[in-house]
Amino acid sequence: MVDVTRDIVLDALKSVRGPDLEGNIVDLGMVSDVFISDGKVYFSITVPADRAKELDPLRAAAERCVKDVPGVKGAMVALTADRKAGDAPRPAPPAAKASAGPSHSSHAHAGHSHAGHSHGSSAPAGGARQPTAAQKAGIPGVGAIIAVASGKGGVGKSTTSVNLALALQANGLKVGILDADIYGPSMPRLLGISGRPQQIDGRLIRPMENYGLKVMSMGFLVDEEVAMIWRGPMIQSALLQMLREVQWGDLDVLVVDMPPGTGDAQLTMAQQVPLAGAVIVSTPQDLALIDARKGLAMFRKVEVPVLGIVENMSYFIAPDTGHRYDIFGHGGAQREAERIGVPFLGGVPLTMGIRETSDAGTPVVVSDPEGEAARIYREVAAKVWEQVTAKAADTGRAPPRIVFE
Ligand SMILES: Nc1ncnc2c1ncn2[C@@H]1O[C@H](COP(=O)(O)OP(=O)(O)OP(=O)(O)O)[C@@H](O)[C@H]1O
Repeated sequence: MVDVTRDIVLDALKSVRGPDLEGNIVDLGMVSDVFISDGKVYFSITVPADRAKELDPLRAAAERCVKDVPGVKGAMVALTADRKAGDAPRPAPPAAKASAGPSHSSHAHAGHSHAGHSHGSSAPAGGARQPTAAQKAGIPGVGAIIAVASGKGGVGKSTTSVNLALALQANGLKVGILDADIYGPSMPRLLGISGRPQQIDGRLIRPMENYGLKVMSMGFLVDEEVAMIWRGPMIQSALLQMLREVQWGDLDVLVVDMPPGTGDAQLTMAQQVPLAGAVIVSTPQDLALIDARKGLAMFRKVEVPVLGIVENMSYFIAPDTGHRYDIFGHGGAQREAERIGVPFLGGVPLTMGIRETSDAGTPVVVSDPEGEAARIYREVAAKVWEQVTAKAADTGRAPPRIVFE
């Protein structure tokens, strides 16, 4: 097997003509740094913002060209607008960009060829509205996509995502989970999955599977050190690829474990994917609640319905006596939810069981399905699904097929 190097990739890319068929994209300085990990090649191509949409074939040509290089197992190419190769990451906070809509010039990613249908990032300039969920390209076979988000890290978002996914499944739905936390993927550990997903027909990726859940995570594809140096457009491209180039099959619901915060990944999801809604995870502490509000505001700005708030580590259950202690000022999230008018989806206690089963790759909903924690997660899941069904009815989209007894 030939070892692929940056020089080999750049040499191959010299055969790709620039826009208007002048020169080649390498000599024109349009190609970013090239990252190679395990035979997969990642880079972006800088194009004028106003031509991003029109130049998608250039992106596709570059991707094909690299895929044909011997030893290359895959290529992921993103278009970046208005930036020179090798520039520092964009300084502007992505959260601020949400209000400007997807059309501002310095941020016009053309997305991915399979993102198709070119909604969102390529919207016309001049205050264009966000596409509504119904207008955005869905994922074939996937009924509803739910984002699980938090304003800050460490509040138990991933623990909540995985148990929520398993609880939705326990309630009778077909469920997948996408770990979009590119900088700190946790699904491989939480679900005890290792190894790499296989490609089918050289194009679609077959998701990994455990406990009946279809699972995709950046952690299966890319070393963490590589992901750490990715810039916005590459993250977006990777996310879109994980959504659209994975053979999810028939799913009632895809749960997306978002990275913490209100950055690029959230915006991509919200802008390009028809999210049925977002679940916000918060702890009772005031600070986390303030951050949760930021998350709420972001989803509202991009017109993604907020399905509700889950209060995690809501109270403590003593392992010896089973007594409950409201040591964290329990109830903060519920009050906050009521105040801002979003549904309260439930409180999950802080228990050793939840922590230990997460660490062991056997989430509590599957390892102790009769236990109190599993019951609480199933209740949360039922409320989430109620909201999804209600929101779908509100927006006139086809209601999900399955109804709880
Ligand atoms: N209800 C709970 N009871 C006990 N431990 C919990 C609970 N929820 C989460 N934890 C533990 O808290 C830690 C952080 O949880 P988790 O990784 O899910 O948070 P996160 O918000 O996704 O964090 P990050 O932002 O780092 O991805 C983990 O060790 C997890 O096992």
